[in-house]
Amino acid sequence: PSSYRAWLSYQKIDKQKILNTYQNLFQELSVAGKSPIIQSSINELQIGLKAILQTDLKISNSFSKGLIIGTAKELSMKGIDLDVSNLSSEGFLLQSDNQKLILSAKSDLGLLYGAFHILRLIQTQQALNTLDLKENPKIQHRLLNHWDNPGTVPEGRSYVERGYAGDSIFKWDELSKHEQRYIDYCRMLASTGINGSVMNNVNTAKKGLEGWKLLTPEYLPKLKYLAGIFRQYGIKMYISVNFFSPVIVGGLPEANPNDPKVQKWWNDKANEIYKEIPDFGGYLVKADSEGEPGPMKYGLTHADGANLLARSLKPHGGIVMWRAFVYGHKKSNPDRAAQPYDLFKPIDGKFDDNAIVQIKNGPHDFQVREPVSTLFSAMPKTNQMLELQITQEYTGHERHVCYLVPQWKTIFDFDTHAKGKGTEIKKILSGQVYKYKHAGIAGVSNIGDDTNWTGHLLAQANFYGFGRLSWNPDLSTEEITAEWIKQTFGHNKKIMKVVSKILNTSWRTYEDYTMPLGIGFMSNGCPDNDESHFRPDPAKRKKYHKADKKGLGYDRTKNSKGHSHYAGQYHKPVYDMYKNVETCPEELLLFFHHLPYTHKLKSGKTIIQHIYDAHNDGVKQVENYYKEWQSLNGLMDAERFEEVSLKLKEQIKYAAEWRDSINSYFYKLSKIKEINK
Ligand SMILES: CO[C@H]1[C@H](O)[C@@H](O)[C@H](O)O[C@@H]1C(=O)O
Repeated sequence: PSSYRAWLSYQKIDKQKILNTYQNLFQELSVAGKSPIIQSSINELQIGLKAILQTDLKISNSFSKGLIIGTAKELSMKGIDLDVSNLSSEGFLLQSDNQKLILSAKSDLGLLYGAFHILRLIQTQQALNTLDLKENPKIQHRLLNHWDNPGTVPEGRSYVERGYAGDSIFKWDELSKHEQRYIDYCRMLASTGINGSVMNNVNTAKKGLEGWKLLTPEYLPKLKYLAGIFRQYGIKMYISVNFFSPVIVGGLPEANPNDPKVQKWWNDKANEIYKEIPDFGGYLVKADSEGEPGPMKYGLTHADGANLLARSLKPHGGIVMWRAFVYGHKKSNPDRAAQPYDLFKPIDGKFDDNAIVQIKNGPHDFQVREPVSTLFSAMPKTNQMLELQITQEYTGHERHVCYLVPQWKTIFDFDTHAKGKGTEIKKILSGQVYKYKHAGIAGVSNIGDDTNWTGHLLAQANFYGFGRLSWNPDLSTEEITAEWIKQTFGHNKKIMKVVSKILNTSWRTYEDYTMPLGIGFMSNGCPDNDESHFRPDPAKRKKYHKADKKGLGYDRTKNSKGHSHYAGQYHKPVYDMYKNVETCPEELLLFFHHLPYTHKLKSGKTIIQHIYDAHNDGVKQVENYYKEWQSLNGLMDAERFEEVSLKLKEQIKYAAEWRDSINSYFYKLSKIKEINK
């Protein structure tokens, strides 16, 4: 079904004029060089062009017309000399005139990315006869992180933590049966530029989880099998490991990084893996966090822990990604938001050069709106990676439409002022600011074994958008949205208008009827199951929003003991901006300040009235989404139309529940009545 093919559905172009120009150009294909990745590129072009243009690409050897593909080295042997000096190892170039289109690169992988780019240009119906472009990915490591649990727990399922699109696609006991799905998975990743994937959940052992087993001999052949497919699409395989693996897998009495036997165990393990998977990427680790063990047990730091693993991977070219999602060390500060900085800043420069600290975008936990974590501008001597959440744990579980590309743009564009004005997160991640050996971006995957991959069809746009931004964080939301719609639904103007409006406003809408003004956590927590973080439960979240009879919000502006000094962790201009109520952006006001309900916002409304209005208007927006979606009936296949229609209908109900719960909660506390418009 088309929902499965997602943005790779390669729909036929029905405008004859456009079709003609493309058909002329794609009569034949000359390819220099041979490799599995080149083969994947040709396969993709053949599938795509056949479907879109209804022509078969004839393989030729002319190297003078039609589509011409090869690395610069190979093409120069065919007499085609190209300047590839500005290309990075994964970049590509496209040059064309009316007779030919040349795709070249320094590596085969660059050719694959270029092949997907050609298909994207055709699907968005751009002119191809005057191309002269060079593209390099701006970020080095571009990874998907799966929170998928290998094994069959609980209840015989290989479930995905915070996954809302079915169970894991990785069926470890019958991998080869699902080969086509893994190939399609790789195509989706490579088509947007993703070059790595962490196969399993960072929680590896709690409550019966079996992710730790990926390091046992039982799993090595399975990993090897999947790595063989990944390799054809330039995707490196990584796994999450448990810091206590020497004990739970290896049977040693301890996992102390200073014990030579422990180091030897990790070294041997790396040798064992690389013998089977020579291009294995490395490890991701959650340590001393939410029950996953770590080096603090031995009085050692996170750097000591990370370096133990980094040393074992180093001879093989592997990396370790060490998460900074660590909290609960209340001694430093009772405010959770402030804790990671206190723990990690002092060990800046202590990490080996093949270790990367992986930091969630905000100091809390993937809330609908958070300021950017202070750690990004605090560790100039430590490789860094940004972790985003594609799966909608706190943003509606793939049951609400909530397009996150606009949120991610605010993160990339955030100016830390770490080295003066213009030190945006995207520059730090692309290695332009500090001399990082490694830097990157990871997105917690939103895919599962549902036919449409992402549960909500429109959540495919989050998957797509993440990949595109990881390749180039300068792309605009509008560009990405338009690309996705055209490739997914075709070029119908009405579809274009309605879907882009829904997508581009949906984050703000969700924020309005759930947690506006940066208030954060308002959702239900325990019990920890598929439903948690989905519904409102403001009374249980007092320690975050601090609402009482008079006001609400968390004061994080005091740079003195006994208070949260979180805001003081930013560089001065940023600190000053957040510290003052007048200059603090209103969408983060209650994250940084505790204010009375009657405090006036720039609009002239009081905070309490703003909360009421935002919730009411947010629900109305969803009602509009539903109405507008109805106008698309008949313009796409019934399957996809109905699927989204149903989801939007349910969203109205859930949004109304949020509105009623939050508005009545604050009314009961404040006793201030809503003014009806
Ligand atoms: C994988 O565990 C997740 C957990 O499900 C999520 O609710 C929490 O907020 O974040 C954790 C983390 O990021 O480690």
